[in-house]
Amino acid sequence: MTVVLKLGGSVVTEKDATDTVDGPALADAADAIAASGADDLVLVHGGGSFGHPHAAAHDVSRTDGTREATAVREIHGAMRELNDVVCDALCERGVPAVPHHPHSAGHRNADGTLSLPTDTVATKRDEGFVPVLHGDVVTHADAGATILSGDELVVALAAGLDAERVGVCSTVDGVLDDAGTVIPDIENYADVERYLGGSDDTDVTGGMAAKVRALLGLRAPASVFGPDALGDFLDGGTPGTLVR
Ligand SMILES: Nc1ncnc2c1ncn2[C@@H]1O[C@H](COP(=O)(O)OP(=O)(O)OP(=O)(O)O)[C@@H](O)[C@H]1O
Ligand SMILES: C=C(C)CCOP(=O)(O)O
Repeated sequence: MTVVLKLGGSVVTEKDATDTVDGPALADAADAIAASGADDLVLVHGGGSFGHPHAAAHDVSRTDGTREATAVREIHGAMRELNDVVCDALCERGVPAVPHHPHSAGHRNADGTLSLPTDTVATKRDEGFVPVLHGDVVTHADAGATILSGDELVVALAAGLDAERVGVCSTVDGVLDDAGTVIPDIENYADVERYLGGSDDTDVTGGMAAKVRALLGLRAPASVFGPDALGDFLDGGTPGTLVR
């Protein structure tokens, strides 16, 4: 049973300090993943203070591209650095984490649709590895290179690997209404659109609104929850908000 799990960049980094890992939060997340003993896990992590400030500095978003190789290398390089730290934290705890870099694996077509073959990811999973992908900068036909969010990756992986369950761990306990209460279920974007905003920090990919919109397109149910609920999710629970 394949589980696709995204660790938000806002969880594993200090999102208001450029290129800074949140060591204790990453350690807690890696502990929870190691303790779960989950098989068939495919991980994704977001950009946090590694991806977003570099993307913003070069005015690159999911739709605005760059043709500057230095910009592409800077954004991708920051994400590789974060990916190394995440894989290290997992491997130190016995989780067989290996990198899978979307910049080299996928691209966008001219209309912005993502093309990301998942057979290599599936083979890594089938051979007992835990592939760790990340938000990245990818080549975009007629636009140079644009940002690919971890949330888009979650959707592509869940569909391509026919995942049974999807989890998105962010810093919030779920999708919140205007009273700050976790909305237990979302089935329709229009029902919750008025509550959804971007991110509190530099974020070129759209915060919670883009997350919910992307997850609603999935066959598998997706849970949005906070770091304290990671163990519960990995044990089969549905903490936070269930998007389906
Ligand atoms: N209705 C809402 N409920 C919960 N969070 C919301 C809502 N509207 C906006 N947000 C914002 O969305 C943020 C979560 O999205 P964000 O993209 O920052 O998280 P992430 O995926 O963990 O990080 P990253 O994009 O770096 O991977 C929250 O921290 C909050 O600031
Ligand atoms: C900004 C970059 C490079 C990645 C964005 O991924 P996200 O944090 O999942 O939206």
